[in-house]
Amino acid sequence: MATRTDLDGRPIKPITICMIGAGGFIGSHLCEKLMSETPHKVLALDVYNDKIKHLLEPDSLPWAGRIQFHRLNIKHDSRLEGLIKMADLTINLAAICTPADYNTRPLDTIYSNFIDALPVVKYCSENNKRLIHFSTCEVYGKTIGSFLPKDSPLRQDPAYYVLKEDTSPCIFGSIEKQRWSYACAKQLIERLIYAEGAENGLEFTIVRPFNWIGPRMDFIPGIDGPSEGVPRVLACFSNNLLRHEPLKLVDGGQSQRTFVYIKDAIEAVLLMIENPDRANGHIFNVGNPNNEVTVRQLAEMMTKVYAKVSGEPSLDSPTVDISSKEFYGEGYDDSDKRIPDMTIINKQLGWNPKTSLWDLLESTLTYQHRTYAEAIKKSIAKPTAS
Ligand SMILES: NC(=O)c1ccc[n+]([C@@H]2O[C@H](COP(=O)([O-])OP(=O)(O)OC[C@H]3O[C@@H](n4cnc5c(N)ncnc54)[C@H](O)[C@@H]3O)[C@@H](O)[C@H]2O)c1
Ligand SMILES: O=c1ccn([C@@H]2O[C@H](COP(=O)(O)OP(=O)(O)O[C@H]3OC[C@](O)(CO)[C@H]3O)[C@@H](O)[C@H]2O)c(=O)[nH]1
Repeated sequence: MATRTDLDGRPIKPITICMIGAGGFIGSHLCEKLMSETPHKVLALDVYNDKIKHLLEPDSLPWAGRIQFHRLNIKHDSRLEGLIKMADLTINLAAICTPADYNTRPLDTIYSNFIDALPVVKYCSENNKRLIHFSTCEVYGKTIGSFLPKDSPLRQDPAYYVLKEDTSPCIFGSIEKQRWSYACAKQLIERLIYAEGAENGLEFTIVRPFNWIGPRMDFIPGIDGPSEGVPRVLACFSNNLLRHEPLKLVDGGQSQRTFVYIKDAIEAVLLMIENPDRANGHIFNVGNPNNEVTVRQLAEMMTKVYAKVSGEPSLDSPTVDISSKEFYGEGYDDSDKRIPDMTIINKQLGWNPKTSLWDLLESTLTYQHRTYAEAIKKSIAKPTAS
């Protein structure tokens, strides 16, 4: 492997990374990138490893010896501090991060996103280890513009909706809207990390992902996840398409999101890993402001793309409306619009996303079809036990 250089032309020394939550969607892509393109070592910590099995076995893989899986739950495992001490950098991805859980399992959500992250921050701070912590775009909550009258021309002014790391406020709903349990826990852990940096010199970077999507995201209910489980929108819509069911639009699908391809986003994380002088002390939005759609538009695009990649015609009525109360239960609320400001990540790391929404949906839905279509056919054909 040729010597890698950082953004300032200096050679990059191989490091050891303690990656917590390495077995999840983002972790699996980050491990893949680190193994195939860098000399770094990864201590991969998670309760599951299904999504990184292809990197762990067989022993003959070119990166064998550079990735080591440790099955552990950070809630209660005394090995955690030792593993953080063995590494130069800790990346914390572990979290409950599916909106269906925020209002139905608020305690688990708050514990997972705040309490369980505390020892990670403490061990990094006490042992002078660098930390990259995964937060979320949800810390912005709702836009300022969403509180303006519907016909106000100010709603078109970016000052009222573009989300900036250093100036936008965090606007959540009332306490009974338990949807915000996740955003609030993430906000508090961000504040704690920031304070550790200010008072105790912790070297940290905070990442705020804006709807990263791609292969291996979440699960398909009844195939590789619980039949009653509700994953994030990409997997919900993929599941509907694979089963030839209409896609469910929560409250009419009017909310807006920007989606970024996981492979683009991982490039940004690698720049953070390999350019500590430029990344330390910063909070970065990582998203694609050019890929904005309403959820209804996303459903329409996914329907078209799935018909193309599967060769199967779409339904005459491809979508159906459903209330958020019926879909998510009591206490759900939503972010209206999420456009990331890219100034800081551009200035510090020169990163820009590349992949259009059409292209990323095509590669992702090709993967979904190839991975799940047969299994779904079989599960539908199988008579259910009476
Ligand atoms: N995917 C996105 O677009 C997105 C957007 C905003 C924020 N994030 C944040 O990025 C991080 C990773 O997200 P993801 O999409 O990969 O989610 P994911 O659910 O696929 O991955 C999280 C991983 O953490 C593991 N984990 C959870 N609790 C654990 C514990 N106590 N001990 C050990 N492992 C544990 C899970 O098993 C899972 O493999 C999360 O912190 C999430 O809040 C992701
Ligand atoms: O079948 C469905 C599922 C969802 N929706 C609506 O789609 C919007 C997006 O939903 P989702 O991707 O599940 O999650 P959010 O974007 O709301 O939240 C995530 O953002 C980042 C992260 O922190 C981690 O990924 C997480 O909290 C939403 O409006 C749903 O109501 C639908 O219409 N139909």
